[in-house]
Amino acid sequence: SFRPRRQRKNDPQLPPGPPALPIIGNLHMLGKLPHRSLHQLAKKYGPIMSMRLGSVPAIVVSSPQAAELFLKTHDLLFASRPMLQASLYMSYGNKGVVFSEYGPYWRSVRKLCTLQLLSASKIEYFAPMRREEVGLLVDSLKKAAAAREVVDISLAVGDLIQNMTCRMVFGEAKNSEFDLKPLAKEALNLAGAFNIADCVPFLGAFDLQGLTKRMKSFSKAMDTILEKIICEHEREARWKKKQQMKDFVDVLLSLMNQPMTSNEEEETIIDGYHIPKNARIIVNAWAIGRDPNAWSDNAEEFLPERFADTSIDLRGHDFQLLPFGSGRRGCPGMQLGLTITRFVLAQLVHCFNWELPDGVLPNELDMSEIFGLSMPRANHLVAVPKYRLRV
Ligand code: HEM
Repeated sequence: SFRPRRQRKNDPQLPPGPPALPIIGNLHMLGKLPHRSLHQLAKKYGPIMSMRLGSVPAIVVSSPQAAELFLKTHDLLFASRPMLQASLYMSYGNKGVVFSEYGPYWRSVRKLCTLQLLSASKIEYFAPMRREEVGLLVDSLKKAAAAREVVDISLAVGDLIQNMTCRMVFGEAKNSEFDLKPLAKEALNLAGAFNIADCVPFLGAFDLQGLTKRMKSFSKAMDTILEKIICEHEREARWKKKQQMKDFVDVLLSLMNQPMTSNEEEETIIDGYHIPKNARIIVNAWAIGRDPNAWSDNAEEFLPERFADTSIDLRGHDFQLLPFGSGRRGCPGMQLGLTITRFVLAQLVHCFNWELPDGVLPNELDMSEIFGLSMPRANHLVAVPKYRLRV
């Protein structure tokens, strides 16, 4: 029979969710800060909520228990990534570890990253470089402290991370021939932008937001720079052959001649709900970090010691605290990220006392965020350092 199968009374239903409009589905409900809007909606419809983003079915996960079901119990079914325009245009057609779909290609790139680039020994290898870069920042902050200057901490730490990253990846913080800073910023903006073409594909051809044009020109500029970096490394490698491998590009070039291999998601039932094939799973870590059952009703308070005396840690085993995600697609750079974050933060608070400028009180500090890949502060953090070690 060509008739579609009728839904029977006892068939699992979609999770509850807000009614969707034709064509746009629930897109109009996301607003400028989707993590907040989805959090509000989840309070009404529950921790496993179904929506439609344009023509794409989406499941929004908003509690630690629900996150565990998707990221651990059924991790394998949801280990893929959606085909987004950003990954198509900016990552050589969905290549690389971040954007590629789950399968043999992703497995081999991921293995390469964890074993060759982000291993404990590689992290250790770059320790002197990190000390040098943080030392430079501390020196410049000491000067600012002596002159009682207000420091833009967001900018200073952003520059520091960028310098460290460039030195790890291609061996130098700056190159006279190109400037990666504006390109890195554009990449973050584009990858974090909400692209309507990913939800309503037929609109893609019109490029209503101008994102496709920007992605293509980003990709072209980046490709030219990468080509330069690779050529320089190949040239140097020829006469420095016996030297130990240094940066990420050296390591990757040395692996070039090794063979690289290039899951079907299935319909499934989770917590009694029918989860459609190819549904986009949105784990709303922001909402999970405000779940009153796990965080009590003071979730909005800054309490760094909140989980200090518990067994809860941030590595992805405890689903109330998920800064690095969890499961197969969890962050492979976690150890490096933690090493850098702890080192930089420790140095900033060990060497300096910090005061807010112009008599601003801590509880008046503007903590608003903008939506994007890493949800940065809307306004930079500025403060006045006072050197505290010389007494
Ligand atoms: C404090 C710093 C960091 C935080 C909070 C962080 C957080 C995250 C999160 C939440 C994910 C997504 C996990 C998921 O989809 O379930 C992720 C993925 C990823 N992160 Fe990080 N990360 C950090 C640092 C790093 C560093 C330093 C690197 C590498 C140099 C890195 C490389 C990656 C990669 C390659 C992925 C994609 C993995 C995949 O799809 O298989 N991250 N990260």
